[in-house]
Amino acid sequence: MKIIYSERHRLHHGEREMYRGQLVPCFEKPERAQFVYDAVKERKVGEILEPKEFPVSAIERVHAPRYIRFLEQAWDLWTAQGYTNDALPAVWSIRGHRDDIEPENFSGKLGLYSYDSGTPLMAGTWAAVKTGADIALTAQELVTGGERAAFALSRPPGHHAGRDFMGGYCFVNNAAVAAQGFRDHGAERVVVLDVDYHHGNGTQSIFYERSDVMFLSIHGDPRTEYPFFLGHANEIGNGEGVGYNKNYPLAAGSSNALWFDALGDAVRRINDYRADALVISLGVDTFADDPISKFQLREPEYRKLGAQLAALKLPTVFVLEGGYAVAEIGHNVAHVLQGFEDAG
Ligand SMILES: NCCCNCCCCCC(O)(O)C(F)(F)F
Ligand SMILES: [Zn+2]
Repeated sequence: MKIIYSERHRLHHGEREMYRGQLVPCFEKPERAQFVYDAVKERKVGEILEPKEFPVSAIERVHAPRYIRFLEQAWDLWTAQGYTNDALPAVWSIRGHRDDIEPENFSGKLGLYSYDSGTPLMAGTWAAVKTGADIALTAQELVTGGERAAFALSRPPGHHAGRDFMGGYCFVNNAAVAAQGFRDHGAERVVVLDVDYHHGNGTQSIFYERSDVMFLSIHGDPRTEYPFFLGHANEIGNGEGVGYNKNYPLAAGSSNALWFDALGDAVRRINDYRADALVISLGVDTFADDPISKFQLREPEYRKLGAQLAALKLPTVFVLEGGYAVAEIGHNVAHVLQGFEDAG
């Protein structure tokens, strides 16, 4: 399958994130994409292409223009006050506060458009993020054009980013941008299946009221696992979207058997939905040796995942999300993609 990649991801290299009351080095770092690139190249998974450039309006199909304007201008606003370090939020709008008025104060803006202090914004963040969305749209365009599948090797990740907020290392929701791209280019029904260890709260919230994009996610139970505040099994969609959202929260430490029971149910629902296209939020922090996550998947499971996704026989875009066992992340991603290709 074709792989879309750009060195411009390196423009985003946050220094530190707030973790258990201390500023620690960022887990989401450029080496992650480098290791994935090296592994898919070494294993000859497919041709590696640069992304095409798309208008920012393609991002605004799923993100609020006022949020995107903020992302574009944030670094200049921050440095205009004399700061040179990464920007991290420290005050947020929450229950009972208003969010219809954007504060003039930068810290207020940053808090309005974020939900955690793990997502540093720096000089090259917007450029890297825009390229990440271009990578996802290039993959979608290739698949719409007839490729069976494509892999968007993008960073930073996206599935925690909602219509108008960043968080969980995410700024623009690459998977949601790709899903909407499919919808805007002939697909009537699109599925986003999120197999990252963490619930795709951003993706869920973007499509929650819609029946044309079905969202399913297998993840660590939010009662104990990040992002904590969304991802429960009783979240089934709203309005038009009722029945088109499906969460499979699994207890930290769950067995691979449980994980694949959930995948089996998700596959059944996807088949019943008669989708025209499939977007996979491919996080490999489900890896047994991942430093911040608690599932047990290893190579055999990743190959099996790829094969089961291939059996859906849908035009498919894989979008890179999480995975923090940096040395193994590339191999784990390659195992999914090769499992998919070998089952073709
Ligand atoms: N005590 C809990 C700290 C958790 N820190 C944030 C974890 C973010 C996970 C990000 C991800 O892996 O879901 C993504 F795919 F977006 F990269
Ligand atoms: Zn994750």
